[in-house]
Amino acid sequence: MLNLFPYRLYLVISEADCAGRDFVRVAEQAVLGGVDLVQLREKHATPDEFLRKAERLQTMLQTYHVPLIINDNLDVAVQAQAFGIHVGRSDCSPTHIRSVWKGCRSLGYSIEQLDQLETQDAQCSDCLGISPVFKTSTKTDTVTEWGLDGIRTIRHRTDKPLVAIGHINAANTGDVMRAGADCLAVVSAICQAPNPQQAAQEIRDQIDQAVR
Ligand SMILES: Cc1ncc(COP(=O)(O)OP(=O)(O)O)c(N)n1
Ligand SMILES: Cc1ncsc1CCOP(=O)(O)O
Ligand SMILES: [Mg+2]
Repeated sequence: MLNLFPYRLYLVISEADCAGRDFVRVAEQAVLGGVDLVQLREKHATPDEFLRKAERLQTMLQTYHVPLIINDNLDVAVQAQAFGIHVGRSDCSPTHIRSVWKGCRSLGYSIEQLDQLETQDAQCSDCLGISPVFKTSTKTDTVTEWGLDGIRTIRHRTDKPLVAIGHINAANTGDVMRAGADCLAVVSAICQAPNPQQAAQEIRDQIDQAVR
């Protein structure tokens, strides 16, 4: 069967996460290290700034054929001709996005509580974010720290592609993949690394070993 979610290493990036460096250059280094999906997550930009950043990032990513996902903002996603969008429970709902954005090729939805798995929103999504797997200072307004047991529990309840996010790094990659994640989403272990390409490569190597 055609794998509609073939991605393994997912960079989630904002300008503020990149320690003063150009976020497009950091994203490019991450792609060279093995990132195969990128989400632009700008929590404090105006819609205009968000769109301009998305367009810059999109231009770079297209040269590598790496899809762009936009966090939260449906208008920016549509205007930037992104591949898709990622939303959580307090954002625009996946069912609404499906009904208005026919060109959406990847819709991600954060799972913060088990009962979300039974909802139409989860069912109409292309992948589910296990959010967060481990506590992280990058996002503190979280509900459940799922841990490895949480990944196993969710894995047993759904066939949807599972994206693990929250304090993922090269040291815990093997455990997270073996617990049942399909893809790992990373902010600081790549964006704050002195060498983002090498950091991405190290996580990618661990993923490849775990799925071999
Ligand atoms: C891949 C992925 N998974 C989870 C999240 C978190 O989304 P959300 O719960 O909407 O929180 P914010 O990112 O909007 O703060 C994500 N962005 N990406
Ligand atoms: C956006 C998001 N959603 C759940 S945890 C998280 C942040 C993950 O950041 P880091 O990889 O630095 O822990
Ligand atoms: Mg959100």
